Amino acid sequence: MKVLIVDDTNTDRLLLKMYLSKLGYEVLEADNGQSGIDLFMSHVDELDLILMDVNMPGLNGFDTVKRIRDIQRQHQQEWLPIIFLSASARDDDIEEGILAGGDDYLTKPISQKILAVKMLAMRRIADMRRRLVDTNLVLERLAFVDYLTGVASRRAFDDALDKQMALTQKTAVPFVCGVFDLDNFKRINDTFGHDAGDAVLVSIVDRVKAQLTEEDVIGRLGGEEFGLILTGVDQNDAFQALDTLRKKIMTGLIQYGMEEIKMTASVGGTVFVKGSQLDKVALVKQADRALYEAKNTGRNKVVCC
Ligand SMILES: Nc1nc2c(ncn2[C@@H]2O[C@H](COP(=O)(O)OP(=O)(O)OP(=O)(O)O)[C@@H](O)[C@H]2O)c(=O)[nH]1
Repeated sequence: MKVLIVDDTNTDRLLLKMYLSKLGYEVLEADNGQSGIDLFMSHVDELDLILMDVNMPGLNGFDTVKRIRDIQRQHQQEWLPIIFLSASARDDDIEEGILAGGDDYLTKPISQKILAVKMLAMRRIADMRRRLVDTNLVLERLAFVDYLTGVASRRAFDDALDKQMALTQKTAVPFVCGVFDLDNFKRINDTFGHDAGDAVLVSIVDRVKAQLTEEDVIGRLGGEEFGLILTGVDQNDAFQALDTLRKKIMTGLIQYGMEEIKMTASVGGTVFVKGSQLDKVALVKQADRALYEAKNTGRNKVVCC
């Protein structure tokens, strides 16, 4: 557990450091509010707690903490516990400290015993906070990555589309918004089982991914329908680019255990160019319309509009 002490009084700071080091904590020190903010910013990912003196020349403890909380809000950082240290702990001081963004108040001179138990309580908060950060990372991954195929989720694909549309409006580099849907996929599940269906989805995604550039995006829009962003492709090349992917999908059998499965896909696409008035929803709808035309006019084909 790493603790930042901000205190202008050398003896107080050194004493605190000695206590905390004895208890096994790593300590960073600042002797004024601004240095405290600087150290907070450069060590934000490692810090578990800040101990902040209230009475300091220049930026006092309350104002320092207000600035730290502002920075945390701006950068959407997780909560970091802060304890104020002061010789005066009147009700009004405590109120002001908590309103400034502090979590607790310790009176100077600090009792080693009280410090030890407060640190224990803060360690519990720090552990909880770390678990929260880890859980948020997992949730974020679940929200942005499709669990089966590992490609962008629908939400992440939508975000990528937003970014790509903005980039095209800025740079005039066009892109193709494509949608493909596997043909008669239900039959795969019905004939070989759901696991086989899953394996086919993974295998098809691998085939498509192998053809994409670093800037291109594939996302799972739902079931056996996928979205594509093919960057730098204009109206003249859109059909060809999508048809190459269609051919890759249908070429060769997919091995599942003893079974060999053939798969085809229908593909719809539309080109987004600088100046286009289409919003994201309308763009995907247009590609979807082309996809349904491909489905309704025989499947295993590309339709561009
Ligand atoms: N194995 C597996 N099947 C899925 C998954 N998501 C959706 N499906 C199945 O995909 C099938 C889609 O069936 P339909 O919508 O009738 O489409 P289709 O059979 O591909 O027919 P067309 O699209 O008209 O060519 C359904 O049986 C869904 O249960 C998945 O993650 N894994």
